Amino acid sequence: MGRLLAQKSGRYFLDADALIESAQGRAIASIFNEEGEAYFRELERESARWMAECVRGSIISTGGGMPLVVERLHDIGVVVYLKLPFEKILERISPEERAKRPLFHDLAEAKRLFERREKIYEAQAQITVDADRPAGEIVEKIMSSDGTLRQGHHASKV
Ligand SMILES: Nc1ncnc2c1ncn2[C@@H]1O[C@H](COP(=O)(O)OP(=O)(O)OP(=O)(O)O)[C@@H](O)[C@H]1O
Ligand SMILES: O=C(O)C1=C[C@@H](O)[C@@H](O)[C@H](O)C1
Repeated sequence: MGRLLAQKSGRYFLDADALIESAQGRAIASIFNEEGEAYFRELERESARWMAECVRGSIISTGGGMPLVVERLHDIGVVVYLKLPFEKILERISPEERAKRPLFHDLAEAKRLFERREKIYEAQAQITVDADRPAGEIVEKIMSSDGTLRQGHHASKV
């Protein structure tokens, strides 16, 4: 969704998980296995500080835990919550994809985690979009909720 929104709004797209992986030279699953979750969360906080200071005019997708570990996500930019019930999320993720997500191995535990997080996602977001609809519609909703996205911002400093 972030990539599509970036294309439609003429911006660059950044994936916070991919930033951490490239800085570390290893996959998130390896960071969790080799260093533990607390270490990964510190890397997330560090990447958030960098993004707040240095990234402008871009679309960023955060990891699912970032809204919990970064107190004011809005310091980075406008926060969009793509809202979907747990069961629908599950339908969209293949077993191979789940295997890459350390906190998605145990389904019951993942559901509990999701239920605890939902309130925080709502509280951190400036825009909440029902994501149970086609991708094009989601992007339209986001763009009509944030007028600045229509302007196009490659390499902009605002
Ligand atoms: N609006 C949609 N309708 C149907 N399927 C969708 C929609 N949006 C995404 N999907 C599908 O859901 C799956 C997961 O999507 P995606 O990888 O974009 O999730 P994500 O939020 O980026 O996950 P993460 O940030 O945790 O990696 C993909 O197979 C994708 O094609
Ligand atoms: O929801 C989470 O806590 C996570 C989501 C992924 O995007 C990764 O950031 C990592 O697997 C942790």
